[in-house]
Amino acid sequence: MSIFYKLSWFFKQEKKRYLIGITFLILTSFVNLVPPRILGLMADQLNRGHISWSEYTLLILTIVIAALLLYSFRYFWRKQIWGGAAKLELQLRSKLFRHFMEMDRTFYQRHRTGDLMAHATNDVSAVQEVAGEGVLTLVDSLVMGLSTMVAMVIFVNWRLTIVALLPLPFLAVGAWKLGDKLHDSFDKSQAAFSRLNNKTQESVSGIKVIKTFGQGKADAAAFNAMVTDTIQINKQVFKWDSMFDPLSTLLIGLTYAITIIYGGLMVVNHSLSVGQLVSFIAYIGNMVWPMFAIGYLFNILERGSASYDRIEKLLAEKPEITDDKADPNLAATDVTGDLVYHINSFAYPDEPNLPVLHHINFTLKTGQTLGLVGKVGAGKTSIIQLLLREFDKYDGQITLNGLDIRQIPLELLLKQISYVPQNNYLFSTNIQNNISFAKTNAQKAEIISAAKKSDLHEDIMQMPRDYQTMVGENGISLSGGQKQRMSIARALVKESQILILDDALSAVDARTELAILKSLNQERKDKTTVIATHRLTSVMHANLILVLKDGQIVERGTHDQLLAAHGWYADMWQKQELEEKVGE
Ligand SMILES: Nc1ncnc2c1ncn2[C@@H]1O[C@H](COP(=O)(O)OP(=O)(O)OP(=O)(O)O)[C@@H](O)[C@H]1O
Repeated sequence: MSIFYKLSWFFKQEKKRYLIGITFLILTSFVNLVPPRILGLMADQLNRGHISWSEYTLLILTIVIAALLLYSFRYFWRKQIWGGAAKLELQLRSKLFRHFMEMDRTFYQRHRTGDLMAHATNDVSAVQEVAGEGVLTLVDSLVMGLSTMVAMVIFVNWRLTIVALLPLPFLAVGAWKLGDKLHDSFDKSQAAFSRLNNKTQESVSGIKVIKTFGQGKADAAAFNAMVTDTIQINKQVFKWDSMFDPLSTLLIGLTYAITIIYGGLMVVNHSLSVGQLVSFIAYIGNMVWPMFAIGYLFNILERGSASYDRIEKLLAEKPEITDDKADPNLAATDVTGDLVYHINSFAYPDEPNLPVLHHINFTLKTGQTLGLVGKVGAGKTSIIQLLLREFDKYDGQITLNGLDIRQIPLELLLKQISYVPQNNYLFSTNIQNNISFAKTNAQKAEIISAAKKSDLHEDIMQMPRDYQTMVGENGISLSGGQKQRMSIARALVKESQILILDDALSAVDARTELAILKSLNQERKDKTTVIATHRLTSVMHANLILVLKDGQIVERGTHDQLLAAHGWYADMWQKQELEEKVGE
């Protein structure tokens, strides 16, 4: 029952709706008492051997009116109570979605996507059931059960009531216990089904890799094994389900048998009329559902409560990156200016004793270009992630126009930056929408211009529906180079102060890369650009190039200065130049 207390905020908010719904539910239970009583009165008339047509018509009329009332009362309680449950579902779902949007990287490192999906679907449904089915079963089992019992005692006989209803509490216990098992196995079946879904999704998304590695047959075999496993788990659901039906038939049958034997004897002894026995048998029909309901109620409430706790726990998690220290009065113009790094050391939260950046100090004036180069794992992306405020805890500070970036509201900061990673995410919509993702009101001309600057326009015009061509899930229908260029076009449409290309042109050839960088140079003369790359030609025109090794700056300067220094950069330049010549 604690779940009703936990959800009291919602019931208070929807007080009127639930009051109306419960009132109609109670009225339905009372009207439900009428037909059995009428049937009994009719049977008594028939038993007397003569029928008074006026009385008979009145009885039929009463049944018709009761049926009409039941129809409208049911409509009203369903509308109110199911409507309430749907509203709760909507509120919880949007709350969770908003929360997912607010949370940062560390949250997504802690939780797997599949689990988050399960919270947003199964757990929300279980809580929704409390506000719908839970309220219905609680009111029904109490009001309908008790009122039917009272009617049995008043209109029929209290002894028969006690004796006949003896098996029904076992029905309640059976519904509770077996229902528990059924729910457990149902949960397992759901989990197996979602594993199957994940597998299907992963295989379809990774179809290129699967095919090129000749793993098609092996993958199909793995899928078949999962299907067999899922069927086994589902068999368990059917097992509990098929045990439940015979049990309820047995207990209900027993109740009817007792009624007919004991009630029949009472009719023979004239302590009960035939009509009363008929009414009683009809009342038993009214009692079966409330008994089931009590059993169900425990399951619904238990599951709902556990699910609600899980949702609350998730919602209670706070993002580590907050605007606590931020000045809400800052505007875009306040944060346009020089970018200065003074990082003494930075370690990722899951490896706090292993700093990955040491003594990163540099200044980048507005309009300048920074090149970050170095071996794999040298720390290029880590430097960029700090500017994007994916991590806030480090020794030192990064300033933009003299302001510590932690003082700048995150939304304002990110509006100033366009980040293009090596593998950007493309949505399964058309090219136009993907490019204008960060500026949904962008004009077609802006989109085309961004595509031209990214050397993508010609490719798009070759496609079946040019800018309206659908790109498939995560751009499956595009080549790696097309995806990267589309990400750059998306970043250009945003027109932000700082553009970051993090290995963002690795899948295009050197000539195309140079063409793109040249047009970026012209376009972004007064704006800051950061380029992290393995291909040194990409940064040769940068105002400052930092060579990183094990998280430290080991060389710094312009292209010419670094060549003159004869260090790693000069060596690498020669190697890459040679490779290019050999390639040609
Ligand atoms: N989320 C993380 N948690 C813990 N360590 C990480 C995390 N991301 C990166 N690292 C580690 O930090 C170091 C620097 O990685 P980083 O991605 O910054 O290198 P990089 O120079 O960008 O490499 P690449 O050229 O492959 O992109 C590496 O040792 C890497 O293993």
